[in-house]
Amino acid sequence: MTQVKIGIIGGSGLYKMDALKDVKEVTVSTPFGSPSDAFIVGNLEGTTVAFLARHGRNHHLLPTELPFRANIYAMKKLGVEYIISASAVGSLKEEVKPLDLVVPDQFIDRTKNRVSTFFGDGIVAHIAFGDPVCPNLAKVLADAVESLNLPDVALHRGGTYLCMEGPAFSTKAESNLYRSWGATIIGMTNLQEAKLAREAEIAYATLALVTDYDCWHPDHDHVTVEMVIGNLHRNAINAQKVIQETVRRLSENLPTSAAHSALKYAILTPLDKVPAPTKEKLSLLLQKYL
Ligand SMILES: CSC[C@H]1O[C@H](OP(=O)(O)O)[C@H](O)[C@@H]1O
Ligand SMILES: Nc1ncnc2[nH]cnc12
Repeated sequence: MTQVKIGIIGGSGLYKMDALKDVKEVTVSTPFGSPSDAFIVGNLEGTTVAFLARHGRNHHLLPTELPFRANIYAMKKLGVEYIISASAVGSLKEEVKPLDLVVPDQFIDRTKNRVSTFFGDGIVAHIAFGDPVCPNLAKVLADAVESLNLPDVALHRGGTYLCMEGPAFSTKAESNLYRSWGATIIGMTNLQEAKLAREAEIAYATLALVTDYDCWHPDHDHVTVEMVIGNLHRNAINAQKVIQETVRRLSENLPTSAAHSALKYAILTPLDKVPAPTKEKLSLLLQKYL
C-alpha cells in the first residue's frame, strides 16, 4: 500500500483539492468498515498527500453517520502521521466574523450518538486529551495562514470548537449557552476525529472556516445550509491555498508531536491478556507496543 505521511480531511464545500497532481483513487478497507469515500492520493507541493472528503464527494453522510473510526484507521493504514482537517463552522463570538479562519486548540463535546474510541472488547486505554490539538502542527497551519496575507480574512490562533450532534442547527438557547461557556466556534464533526487521531498516534489540527454567526446574533440571519455553502465557496480557494502552504512547510520540516507516542502510557490491559481478535483488529495501533 502507498505510504503517505500527510492526510487532509475536507469538510462541507471542500470535496476535492484542485492543486493535487498525479492523482489516483485509493480504496482502503478497515476492520471498522469503509471510510467515507476513496482517498485521493496525489502530489501537492512535491509531497504525496492523501485527501478524504469527510461526508463523501457527494456529501451523502450526516455528521452522525460519519465512519470516524474507519476514516482514521484508513489514514493510519496509509501511513499518515499528520492530519489537517478543514471544516465549516459557525461563530459564537462577535469578533470572529464569517470568512475568518480559526485554528482551534480546544474542544467541547456535545455529541450524543457516536463511538469515539478504538478501544473496548477486552482492551482498555485512556489517552491524554488535555491538549486535543497538536500545538506544533497547529502552529505550522496558523503560520501558513499568516504568511499568505489573505485580504479581508482575519486569523484567530486558538479557540474552542464546540462539537454538537446535529444534523439540525442549534436553538438560540443552546447557542447562547455555548457562548456563556466561552466556546468560540461550533461544528458537528471534529471532536471524534481529534480523539481517534490521538488514539492512532496521529497529530491532528483543524483549519476552521467561519461561515455564519449560528443563530445567536441579533443583527445576522440564522444559519442555513445556503449561507454556509455560499460563504464556503467564497473561501474554499483560501482554504486550498492554506493547505498547500501548510504542506509546503511540512515538507521542509515535519514537527515533533506528543501525539506520536500517545499510547505509551495509556494502555491499562496487559497486552498478553488482550483477546486475540481484538489484538488482531487493533494491530496497526498496537504493533509498536507488542
Ligand atoms: C453544511 S452546514 C453543517 C455541516 O458543515 C460542517 O461540516 P464539516 O465539519 O464537515 O465542514 C458541520 O460540522 C456540519 O457537518
Ligand atoms: N452554525 C453552525 N452550527 C453547526 N455546524 C456548522 N457548520 C457551519 N456552521 C455551523
